[in-house]
Amino acid sequence: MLLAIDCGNTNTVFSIWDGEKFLCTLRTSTHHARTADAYFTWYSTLVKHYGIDVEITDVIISSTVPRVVFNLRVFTDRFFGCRPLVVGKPECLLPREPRVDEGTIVGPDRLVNTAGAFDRHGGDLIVVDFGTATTFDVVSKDGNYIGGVIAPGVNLSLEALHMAAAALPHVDISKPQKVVGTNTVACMQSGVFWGYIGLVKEICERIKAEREREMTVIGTGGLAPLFAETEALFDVLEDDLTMHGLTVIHNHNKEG
Ligand SMILES: Nc1ncnc2c1ncn2[C@@H]1O[C@H](COP(=O)(O)OP(=O)(O)O)[C@@H](O)[C@H]1O
Ligand SMILES: CC(C)(COP(=O)(O)O)[C@@H](O)C(=O)NCCC(=O)O
Ligand SMILES: [K+]
Repeated sequence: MLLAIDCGNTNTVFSIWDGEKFLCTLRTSTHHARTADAYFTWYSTLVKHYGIDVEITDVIISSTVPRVVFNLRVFTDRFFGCRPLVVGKPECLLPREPRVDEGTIVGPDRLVNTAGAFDRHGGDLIVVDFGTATTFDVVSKDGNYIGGVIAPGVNLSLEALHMAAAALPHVDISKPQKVVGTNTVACMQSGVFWGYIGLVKEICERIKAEREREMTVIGTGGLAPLFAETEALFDVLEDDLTMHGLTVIHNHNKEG
């Protein structure tokens, strides 16, 4: 049984894949100082809670935070007796190589999204992933990652306003009723919410114009549905794209 681990800058997600479906998805905040024993205590408590009794034989990790990989390797070795595949390391083969400037280290999450999206939808794609940062991953006709866009994340943008301006409070994102806010919180939500709608639309239009072709736009990440319910920003919404990509890369390495 495969344990797929997706470590973002904010959250770390574990999912167990039985070859056909994910049996469970567990989420914790990302901390580089979390030890192998702490991962196991958290993991074993939750799988027991969900009544899952499986033997993990394989582990694949994608981490945008390099420092957490060491403890995850120890966790995998100590408790499952296996060596994890780590996306971005030379020994982890990708279905298709990224085509970027020499020396560029592409975020593993973007490589994984590319593999997952190409497997499901074929080529000429834009994957918009709402994480700590909002990333646009451009996938060629043949399934290569060929570059993209990195924008400040939704929550990061709101947090930046709060951190930099003495009179601006901490605010959570939500859809404002109107564009013109009549209080501070409404003004901040309007700036980020409507600003983001514009940002996603404009960037996708410009990518399509630059590439001179139609492209399928896929929205993923926790906040994608909030934007999708207001405007038709995406052709497809997928909540498990990164996890799916991890299973695709794992299969590719098993077969290869
Ligand atoms: N369903 C949701 N509703 C509101 N905020 C969310 C939701 N899902 C994620 N977030 C927030 O979005 C930000 C990015 O989270 P996440 O997608 O886990 O990022 P990463 O993959 O970079 O760790 C975080 O601030 C998180 O709290
Ligand atoms: C852009 C990112 C910070 C996004 O990370 P996330 O929001 O998933 O935590 C990550 O993909 C990253 O560190 N990328 C390295 C630079 C690049 O992809 O070009
Ligand atoms: K992201």
